[in-house]
Amino acid sequence: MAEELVLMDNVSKYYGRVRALDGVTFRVFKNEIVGLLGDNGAGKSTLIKVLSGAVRSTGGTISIKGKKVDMRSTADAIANGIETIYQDSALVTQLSIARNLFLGREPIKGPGFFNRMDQAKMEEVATALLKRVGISKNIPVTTPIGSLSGGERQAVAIARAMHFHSDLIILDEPTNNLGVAETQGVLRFVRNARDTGHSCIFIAHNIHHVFEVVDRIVVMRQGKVVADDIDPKKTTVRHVEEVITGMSESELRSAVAH
Ligand SMILES: Nc1ncnc2c1ncn2[C@@H]1O[C@H](COP(=O)(O)OP(=O)(O)OP(=O)(O)O)[C@@H](O)[C@H]1O
Repeated sequence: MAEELVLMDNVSKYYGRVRALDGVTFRVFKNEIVGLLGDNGAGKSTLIKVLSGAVRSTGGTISIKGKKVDMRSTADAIANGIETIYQDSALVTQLSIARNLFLGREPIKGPGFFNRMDQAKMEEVATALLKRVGISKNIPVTTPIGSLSGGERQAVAIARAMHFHSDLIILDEPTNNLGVAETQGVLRFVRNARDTGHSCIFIAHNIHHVFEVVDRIVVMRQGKVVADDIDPKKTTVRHVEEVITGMSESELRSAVAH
């Protein structure tokens, strides 16, 4: 039996009178990529925000590696090995790749009165990390993030999570607005992260991208988990669309026709 990394148990969240999460139980095991799917407003972002400490739940519990954790802030989540990569990746575009990798956690050169960031060390580690995450081109780590493509920026963010030993990397729409080659790159980075011992939650509106990379699919509808053990190797995109919408194939076809 795989080791349980995250257990969100009976979690609910109200925004005023809107019930965004309704008794959700959600698990992530060690070394797996979970695809989180659902229509607009299904509750995916809210679930991820609760897990990453950005939003407080109204009820329920979160356990990490079997221990109950009170996620009061994103700092709590990071301290518990959870790193969230949002679409814009929270990278500073004018700073170099190396600086972005260490943002807020820079190695210091010392001892001495003038503690300075250890630039050489950052560049050395950054170069090794880019190789590890699978950026194939030879991009110098002194390059400003602003001149990288969207896919490469995702890679830098994933590399940062890997370096700081996050157990869980949450990727919210990482392939949004990316071209075909770039998307393939991001999917490769995600697989690399899994293969080096990290778990991932992958949220994407494009079901095909999810199918290509995840080990298990969880589907949410109207604040509830309606399926939590779909094996993409044993099902079809059409079936998952039916689960997401709650419509049969013929209903889906007539909805598209109208
Ligand atoms: N800050 C907020 N205040 C009030 N209601 C909110 C807030 N955030 C989300 N909601 C509501 O909670 C429900 C779940 O929204 P959520 O953003 O979690 O869904 P989602 O599955 O991530 O959707 P999408 O795919 O469109 O991002 C929706 O009804 C939404 O309108």
